[in-house]
Amino acid sequence: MTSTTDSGAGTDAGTDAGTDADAVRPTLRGLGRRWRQRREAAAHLRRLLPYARPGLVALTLAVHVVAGAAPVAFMAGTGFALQRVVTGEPATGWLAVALVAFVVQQLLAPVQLVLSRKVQRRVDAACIERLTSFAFHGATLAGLERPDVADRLAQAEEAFEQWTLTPGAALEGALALTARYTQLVGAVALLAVVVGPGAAAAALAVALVARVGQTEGFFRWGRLIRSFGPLRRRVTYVRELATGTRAAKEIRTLGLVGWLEDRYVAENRAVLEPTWRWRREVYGAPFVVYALVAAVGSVVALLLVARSGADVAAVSIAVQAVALCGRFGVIFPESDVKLVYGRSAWEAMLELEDAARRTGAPARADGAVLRPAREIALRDVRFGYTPDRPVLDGLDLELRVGTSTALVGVNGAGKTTLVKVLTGMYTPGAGSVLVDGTDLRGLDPDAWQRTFAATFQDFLRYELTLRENVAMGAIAHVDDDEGVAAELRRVGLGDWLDGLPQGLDTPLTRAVPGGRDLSGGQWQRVALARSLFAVRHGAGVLVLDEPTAQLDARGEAEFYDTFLDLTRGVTSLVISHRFSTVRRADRIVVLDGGRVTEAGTHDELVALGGEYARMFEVQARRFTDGSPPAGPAAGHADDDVEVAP
Ligand SMILES: Nc1ncnc2c1ncn2[C@@H]1O[C@H](COP(=O)(O)OP(=O)(O)OP(=O)(O)O)[C@@H](O)[C@H]1O
Repeated sequence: MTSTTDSGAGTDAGTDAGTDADAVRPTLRGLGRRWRQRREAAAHLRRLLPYARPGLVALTLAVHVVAGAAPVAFMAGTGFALQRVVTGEPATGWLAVALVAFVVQQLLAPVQLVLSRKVQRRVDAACIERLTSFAFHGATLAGLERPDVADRLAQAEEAFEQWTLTPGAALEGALALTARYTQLVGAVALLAVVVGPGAAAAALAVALVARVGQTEGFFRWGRLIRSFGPLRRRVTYVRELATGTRAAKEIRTLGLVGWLEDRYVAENRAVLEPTWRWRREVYGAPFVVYALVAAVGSVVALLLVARSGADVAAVSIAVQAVALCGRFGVIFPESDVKLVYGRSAWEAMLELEDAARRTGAPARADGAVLRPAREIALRDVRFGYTPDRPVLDGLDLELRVGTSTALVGVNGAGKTTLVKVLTGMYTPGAGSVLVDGTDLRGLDPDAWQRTFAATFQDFLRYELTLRENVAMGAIAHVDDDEGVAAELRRVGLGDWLDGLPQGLDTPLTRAVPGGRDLSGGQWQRVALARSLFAVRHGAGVLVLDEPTAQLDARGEAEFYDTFLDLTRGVTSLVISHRFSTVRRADRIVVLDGGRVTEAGTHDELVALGGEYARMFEVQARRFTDGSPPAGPAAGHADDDVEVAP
């Protein structure tokens, strides 16, 4: 396989620098590397065999061998029968061989097809399960957020969407090569018998040289195409923006249609032009050269046949055998195309697993939840998405069990990042997260993540029923209709629920009859109800990241009127730019420069006269005189502080 490190595939594609340079211009040193890659590729394909199961693989191989031998037997049967007729000997035996070979050939063609499809289906079904299981259990959030991992995932998904280019197709294509090689061996053996070993060796050599040359060019082409993945996906993204309904409103309102059209043409050209160029260079030119090698080689072999003094029948066999060897001068559509593209998908899956594993895969757990008894503490935590840019830099924070903490800070201060570290989705580069004094590294990460009920800014809108949308917070309790309805009432959706003809069974999508789409604010309330439902069923810590960003002023006021009630006795962490939310928390912490710079109650922080007091004053002034703030605060353009205290 083309390994992550040495292929360059999957790096920034679309520029010469981003592609596999060795694939474009082969070097002598590269030959050894590509030989290794071929061996690795074969080893990776063998790993698919168990998915197809040994019995089916053995049967498919046997059928391919017989199907490959049948045309050779037909050639031999007809040729030797002709010889017998010419010499006046009985030809019945050879005619029978030809007849049986012909019938077998006709009968086996559909059997080959059926078995091949079966191999593909079995392998692909197993690979899809493997990919799904990996996405759910094998990958950490940190892994999935890495561009190289996301790219491999997209590539593997794309293959399964198109079905013809899957790992199953690659294995099926590889097995189908058996028929071709059986034919080659048979043809060479026939040549050796009817003409002599010289002609046989020449035909074999020509076939193998042409084969290696053709596949080399084609496989190099496959690697280049693969390195184009990210760029092709960007073209798809721009096309979907233009043709999809989701962005239609904004694109038309902003007058972006022309710009987007130009962008699509430019992005598409950036893919197509090098593709055409490299197709000519990497695949087209070798194709012509090796097709010529095969043609010239076949002519030479035929000349050897002509000079051998063989009789008419032997010449007839030899000509057919040479023609069969000559077919190795072109790409085999039933095998090579599937092998190149399908193998790419399989290798993307393997690389995906490998890359994500290096970020530390989460362990599978038994559904247990860790419940802190006293406090969760972050001690001198340092974390950055890249080593050179720390987002959290020596952060200390305690969350006392049963109390509410509000986190305040300007855009990009690292509030969401702190939640990711706190919930164990990311591991700090230095420092530690302590649960009642025990380092999180020694605890079950799955159980720890289940401790949290979280509503993130980009919460999910599941196209499922209202009941399922809420019960997702604790899916084992999906039958708790009373609990689901109670949480919907707590977030202010009681009257709306009562007015729904299908009640909790209402699908939250317009894509199905009777379904409803919700406003942004209604969706946010449903997401809040989901977190509250999780707390109702055992989650120990409630995290709300901008929980009211999409609520109208009344909705927000209602939410915060009941905030204390909603979170009473629950350990909660609320991130908000809105001080009406923040001031009600038991403790407020200000995040700045990657660390906590102020902590206390609202009154304490206002009295302190620091950053919190300044931000609070900005909001208060907006509320009282409606004018933009002046003075030093005006410099903080990122301070998204809008609602009055
Ligand atoms: N997945 C990621 N990969 C790389 N950088 C990231 C990622 N997520 C966030 N960042 C960067 O980390 C920094 C902190 O982002 P974070 O989302 O934690 O800020 P925040 O305080 O929650 O901001 P906001 O108030 O706008 O929601 C930002 O500079 C952001 O660009």
